[in-house]
Amino acid sequence: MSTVLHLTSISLSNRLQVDSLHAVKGECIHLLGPNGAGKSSLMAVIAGLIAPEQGEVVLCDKSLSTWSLAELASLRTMLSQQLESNFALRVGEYLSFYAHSHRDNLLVPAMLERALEVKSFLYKPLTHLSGGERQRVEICRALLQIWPQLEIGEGIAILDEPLQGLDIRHQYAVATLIQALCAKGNTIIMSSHDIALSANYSTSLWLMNKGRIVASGAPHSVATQHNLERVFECHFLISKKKNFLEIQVCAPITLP
Ligand SMILES: Nc1ncnc2c1ncn2[C@@H]1O[C@H](COP(=O)(O)OP(=O)(O)OP(=O)(O)O)[C@@H](O)[C@H]1O
Repeated sequence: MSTVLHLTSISLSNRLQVDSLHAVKGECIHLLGPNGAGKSSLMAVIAGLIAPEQGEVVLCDKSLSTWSLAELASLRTMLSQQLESNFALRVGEYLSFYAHSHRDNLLVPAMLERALEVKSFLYKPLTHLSGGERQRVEICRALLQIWPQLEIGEGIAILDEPLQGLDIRHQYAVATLIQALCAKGNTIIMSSHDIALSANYSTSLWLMNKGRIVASGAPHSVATQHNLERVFECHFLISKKKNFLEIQVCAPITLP
């Protein structure tokens, strides 16, 4: 398996301190950690949106600082946490800026439509969508940007809380879509606050706290009671049923 991403000695003042981290081709990485742990900061550094004060990010054997924006935009995509937008653009028009086919019936590839179900609102203005519908459009937009690469299994997607605001069926549909894209050879890093879903729909977990990676590797070795209790400061009950990890918070949280 080839390494597509390698981080060494990354530091960003008061936000990140990552000694060494790598992702291999086809890996489906879920990034976990409490609020403020540094997940968005790490993803912004990996995507090349923030330059670290120290250290180096190497993407496909080339230092990220030497990639042109155009090269980067065709290989890797980034979904940031949703920002308010008042553009009354139709969904179809918005997606067509990123799509590689401009015919309405081919705008959204079937694999994306099965999970995201955005076709029914292609003619609606973005401002008329619910929060979850808007999030599905944003995931679609991010994946369309590099769709030719994703189709041949050479894409890299960095998705900051893609499941945020989605109903339960769409959460699992998107997690399944991401798994399927990784099975084709694409490399995807996504952050999540659903520990149980992430433990079962990833090939690797990166667990962060206070700007550092606390544990990384196979989900069963990272999502342990010891690691989760240390990082999230609540009690967990973890059991394994067949190949499924069941993770629950098992005691009420006491407020100080
Ligand atoms: N633009 C910024 N400038 C300076 N500090 C920032 C900036 N954005 C975030 N931070 C700080 O960096 C730390 C990490 O924030 P980050 O957004 O990466 O956390 P996160 O793990 O993504 O959190 P959440 O789960 O709440 O989304 C926090 O202490 C935050 O206050």
